[in-house]
Order: sequence, then structure tokens, then C-alpha cells
Amino acid sequence: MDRDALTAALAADPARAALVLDFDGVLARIGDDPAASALEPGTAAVLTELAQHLGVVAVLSGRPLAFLRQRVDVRGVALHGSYGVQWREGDEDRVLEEVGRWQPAVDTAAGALRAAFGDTDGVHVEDKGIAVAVHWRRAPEQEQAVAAVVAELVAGTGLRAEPGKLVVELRPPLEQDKGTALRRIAAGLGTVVYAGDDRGDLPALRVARELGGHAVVVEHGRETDPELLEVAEVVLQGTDEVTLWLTGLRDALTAGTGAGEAMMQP
Ligand SMILES: O=P(O)(O)OC[C@H]1O[C@H](O[C@H]2O[C@H](CO)[C@@H](O)[C@H](O)[C@H]2O)[C@H](O)[C@@H](O)[C@@H]1O
Repeated sequence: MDRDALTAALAADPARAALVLDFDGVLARIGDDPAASALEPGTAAVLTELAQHLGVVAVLSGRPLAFLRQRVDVRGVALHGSYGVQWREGDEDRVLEEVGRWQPAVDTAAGALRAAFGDTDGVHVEDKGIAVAVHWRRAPEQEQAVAAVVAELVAGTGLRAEPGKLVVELRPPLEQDKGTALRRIAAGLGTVVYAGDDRGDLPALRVARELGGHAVVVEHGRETDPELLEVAEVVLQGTDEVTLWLTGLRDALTAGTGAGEAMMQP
């Protein structure tokens, strides 16, 4: 399958189609500073138009919902944060109830990670509210030290370790992941397309295929886990190719309507 076939699958019955996208590495390029991630230029405008034509356009991310609300302030785009345990409903932020009882464990883990790595150059502890992540992108030599502390914390707190690109997150050990979230988002719809780039996207990529939809993997060279490429039906090269695909999809959906021209310079 290629980009055009993917576009055709969504355009066949757009009102019943779901386009669900990961944030980091798909809509935002990967960089050194997790706090600096932002939508690629022009993407907000394209997503706005896609949301007017497709049944569902959603962002499903490991990022907290509060972060997504700041970075993806796009009318019509549904937001699902923290691997789908947080979402926006009307004017309210919602979170799965069972998450709350893990907050003391998350706070303990966050404190321990700050104590262990707060003074370590290049290691960044990311407070995600209902989870905590530790990054070593700027200090690759610290990977083993991080792994050792995280293993102790998993054993001591019962939290679950969620590995990603040069990061590991400690989060509540619920039977919830991007796959269970995608099933909820896609319920009752026709064609489902999910695009992701990291290990946390694997459950959603598999569910997309199980539902008869399509799994899109965004490749970032050697940082791409080979397991993702095994699940992929379409592989896009980095966020630049995502931008081209979304622009082409917008053009296909708006063809003949007079909308969509000159909205985005890829
Ligand atoms: O589910 P996602 O939207 O893909 O979020 C996954 C994690 O993304 C962020 O980390 C990654 O992107 C950073 C910015 O480019 C990069 O510096 C880091 O190395 C990557 O792992 C985010 O910081 C995590 O909280 C997300 O879980």
C-alpha cells in the first residue's frame, strides 16, 4: 500500500472514516527538548479541514491531555492523552477513574527519579502529572543507569514501564493502552487509519489492522523499532512525509469544493 491508496481508503466514505494520529514523531518532529515539541508548520490548518470532512480526526498520544490542549488547539480534532486514559469531552477534561489511586506511586517515582538524576547533565525528568518519564537523549551514556533505577521503581511501586525513543515512562499498570483507546475512538466507524512511530503505538497499529483499517508507521532512521515496520502497511519517512500525505489527503477531500487551496506549504 502507498500514500495514495491510503488517501483513497479514507476518501471512499469520509464521513465514516477515522484518522487517528500520534503526536511526537508524527505531527511534531523529534528534537532534543521534549518541552519544545510543536505541530509542524501548516499542520493545524490542514487538520482543521480534515476534521470538516472525516468522521473523526483525533490525536492519541502519550503526552498528557493538558499538553495536547496547548499544542493541538484545532477545532474539530479530538484529543486523547496519556495513552488514551485522558480525553476531552465537551468542555471538560476526563480521566479514567482507576488512574487516581496510582497517584501516590507516581509521585514517589517522580521524587526518586529527580533525586537520582536531577543533577545529571543531559538527563531530563518529565513530570506528566499522572505519570513520569525520564529522557536520556542528551546523555546516551546514562541509559543503563536510568534502566537500573527504573527497574527498582517498577518493583517498588507497581507502576508499569513504558519504553519509547530514548525515554522510559512510569505509568499506572492498567489494562489500557493506545490499542484499547483506538477501539473506543473508532467504535461505529468504517475505515480506521492510525499513524505512529514508537513502541507505545504498537497496540494501536495492531488494532487498526484488526479492525480492517490501516497501520501507518513514521520511520525515523535507526530510532525506529523494527517491530513497528513489521506491523506497518505504509511507511512514511519522517514528519516531512506525514505533512505531504496529510496535505494530499486534504486536497483529495476538498477537490471540487473550492476549499483547501494554498492552505499549506509543505
Ligand atoms: O505518543 P507520542 O505523542 O508519540 O509521545 C511519546 C513521547 O514523546 C515525547 O518524547 C519523544 O519526543 C521528544 C521531543 O521530540 C524527544 O526529545 C524524546 O526523545 C522522545 O522520546 C514525550 O516527551 C514523552 O512524554 C511522550 O510519551
